Amino acid sequence: MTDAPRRPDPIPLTVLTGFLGAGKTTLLNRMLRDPALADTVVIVNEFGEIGLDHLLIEGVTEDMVLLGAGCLCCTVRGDLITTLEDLLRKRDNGRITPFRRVVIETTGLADPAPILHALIYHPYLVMRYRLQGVVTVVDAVNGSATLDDHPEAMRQAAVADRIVLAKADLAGDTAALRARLAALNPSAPIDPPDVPAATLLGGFFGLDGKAADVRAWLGAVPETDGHAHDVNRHDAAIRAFSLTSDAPVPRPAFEMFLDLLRGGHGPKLLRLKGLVAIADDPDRPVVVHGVQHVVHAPVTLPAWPDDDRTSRLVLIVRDLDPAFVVSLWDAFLGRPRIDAPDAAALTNNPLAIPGG
Ligand SMILES: Nc1nc2c(ncn2[C@@H]2O[C@H](COP(=O)(O)OP(=O)(O)OP(=O)(O)O)[C@@H](O)[C@H]2O)c(=O)[nH]1
Repeated sequence: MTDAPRRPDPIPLTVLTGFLGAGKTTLLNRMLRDPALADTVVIVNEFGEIGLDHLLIEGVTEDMVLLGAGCLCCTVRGDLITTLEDLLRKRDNGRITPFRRVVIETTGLADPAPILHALIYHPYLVMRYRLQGVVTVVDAVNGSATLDDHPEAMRQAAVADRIVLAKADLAGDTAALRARLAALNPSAPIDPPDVPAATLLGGFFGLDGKAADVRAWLGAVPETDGHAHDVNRHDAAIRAFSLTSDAPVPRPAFEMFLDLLRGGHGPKLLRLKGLVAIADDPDRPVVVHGVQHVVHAPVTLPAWPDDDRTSRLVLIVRDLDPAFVVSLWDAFLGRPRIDAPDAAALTNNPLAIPGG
């Protein structure tokens, strides 16, 4: 009897986003000089536009070349999915260096959500690549005005796992912008552009075996009581909050909660991340993350990262009342509330769900 061929380990993939001119290419060029990024494929996603970005990445003279540091670089003029599949085929056939990491640099005007959806949804890509996280570059000089004027810049900051504040050397005091970014997305650390590549692209949620990263990835977002907190008035529509549970969560209740949230309010759910104890296997928590109506299949960790066994979900929403989400969570956890329907009432008649 022969052993079934072992499925190769998924290749970590990072999405690098940020508004036009924020400093993405500069950051990437600097990171590519770091030995930690050897054997990285960089995909510059220009969505069919004729762009110049690929010419600006040092050493790139054609669509696909081998860089000095062992990095491959290519420009996507067509379909990102086709490119990712094509890279795998070439890697499997030994036609290119067996790259160990992929970075996708998006165009400055991109809403990163569709890219993340493609990476989360595609049945083959999801087996071979693992979305490690989203890095968003924010320009310290223009960042505030850009957030005011461009909703896509706001979305880029809201979905980030880490934010890089570029051009702080030109900007003077960045405290107000930092506070604004922290209010939009409290769980994303804000790094300077000279942050080590390994920190920036490291295991965001322990899927590379570093389980201790999970708590850092979730970050410190205050638990919500459903009441409004003081946020910048421009950004009031975007809210970050967390839900917790000390008791393990029954699997059907958890799945139904996620289904109702993304089915009824997906477009308002900018980002969801969580570490949750499931009642039928409480020693092995699951990690979930999602963007809008797409929630990545939960990944089971071999153990808890530390002694804290509190289940925790972090949500960043737009135009959705956190109090509604809290009442849904409470209903599925069986926490009685006089002013809200219980789980049975919600699942018997999901169309009747209020909110938003
Ligand atoms: N002083 C300073 N300049 C920077 C910094 N980061 C980027 N720049 C400059 O800002 C300009 C735009 O940087 P890019 O890296 O091309 O920005 P980008 O986000 O890739 O731009 P697009 O691809 O056009 O969206 C360039 O002139 C960079 O040299 C920084 O931290 N400090």
